[in-house]
Amino acid sequence: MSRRVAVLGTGSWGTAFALVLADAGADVVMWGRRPELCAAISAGQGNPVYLPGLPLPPAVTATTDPREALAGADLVVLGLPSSSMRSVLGDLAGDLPAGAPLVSLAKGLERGTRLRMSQVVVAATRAAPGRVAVLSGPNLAREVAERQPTASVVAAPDDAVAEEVAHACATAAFRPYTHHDVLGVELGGVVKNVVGLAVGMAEGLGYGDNAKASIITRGLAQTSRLAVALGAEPATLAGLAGMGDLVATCASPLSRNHQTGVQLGRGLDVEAAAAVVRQTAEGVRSAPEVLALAHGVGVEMPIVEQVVAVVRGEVSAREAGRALLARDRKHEAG
Ligand SMILES: NC(=O)c1ccc[n+]([C@@H]2O[C@H](COP(=O)([O-])OP(=O)(O)OC[C@H]3O[C@@H](n4cnc5c(N)ncnc54)[C@H](O)[C@@H]3O)[C@@H](O)[C@H]2O)c1
Ligand SMILES: O=P(O)(O)OC[C@H](O)CO
Repeated sequence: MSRRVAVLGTGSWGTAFALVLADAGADVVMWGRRPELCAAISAGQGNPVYLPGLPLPPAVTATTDPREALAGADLVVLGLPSSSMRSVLGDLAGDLPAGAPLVSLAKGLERGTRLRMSQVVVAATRAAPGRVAVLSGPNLAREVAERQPTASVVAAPDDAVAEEVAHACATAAFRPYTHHDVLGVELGGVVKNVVGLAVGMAEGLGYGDNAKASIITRGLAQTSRLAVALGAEPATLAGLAGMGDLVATCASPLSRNHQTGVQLGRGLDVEAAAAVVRQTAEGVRSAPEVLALAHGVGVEMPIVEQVVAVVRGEVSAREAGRALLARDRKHEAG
């Protein structure tokens, strides 16, 4: 019998990942709020809002009734933005199928609490932490939905859960690795969005590849410092969920964080940039939370600091760039 998977959220990534799960042999029922979008998905028209022009396999259907999506699911995938994770799961906690692994796809921190999404999932559902997994890596939704070759990381405290989730999403085009360092994998995905904003700003200002490579490299060094100070393993940040995702986000025009940064670099404020991009760019909300986390453990993150200042409208992207260049010189490894 096929595995039954519920995917909460009918945005770009939930939809692309639903396609992967179906390609791996699952029957997938997505839950979304918009009736016309769910009807289009179930009628075999794909997701015309978030992934126009890309068909979905017939094994992917969608409903506006979350209980219908969750009933009998062997696996529950959370394709929601971080800002909605707690409220949605709080409402649905009693309807989650007992024992099914819960997999977060989100790359953000909760505002105020600074919790990672695996922690929010546990807090909102009271699920055993061993049942919660995260999936992260260089996974631009559109490329995944086009079945372009992609690798990813499934991290969970319980190796058997990580293996079960990886097995459920392994296809000829999608190659999931397993990991035990949940904190490192999640933080890599969170902070790369903020660095992606900075690289986008450099691009919007008309700066070249030297500037972008410098931000990527220093951004990774600062991300690793923070993650290790919080308990992650250094090697995790050199892997797919660290360097891999940073490179994809900073290089690709498909990244919404990158696109948002470009608009900020061109002089738009955050609201105007969001209106142009029109999809979740987690880095905008996460940046102040990442900075607060860093302050809490005494880690300097100058790139994140400047992104926060731009997002808050305190400095322009050009002034932020100047401030980074004007910092006291130092030893690279310091
Ligand atoms: N798009 C990608 O390429 C990609 C890849 C990897 C990870 N992610 C991460 O996945 C998460 C989701 O991103 P996305 O790209 O799918 O975002 P999106 O903006 O494309 O879609 C978000 C979806 O969540 C739904 N949603 C929001 N609040 C809701 C609520 N309260 N109740 C029900 N539904 C709600 C929206 O209606 C929409 O369908 C983010 O954390 C993002 O960083 C995205
Ligand atoms: O579009 P973004 O900026 O949310 O990035 C998408 C994925 O996280 C890339 O791995």
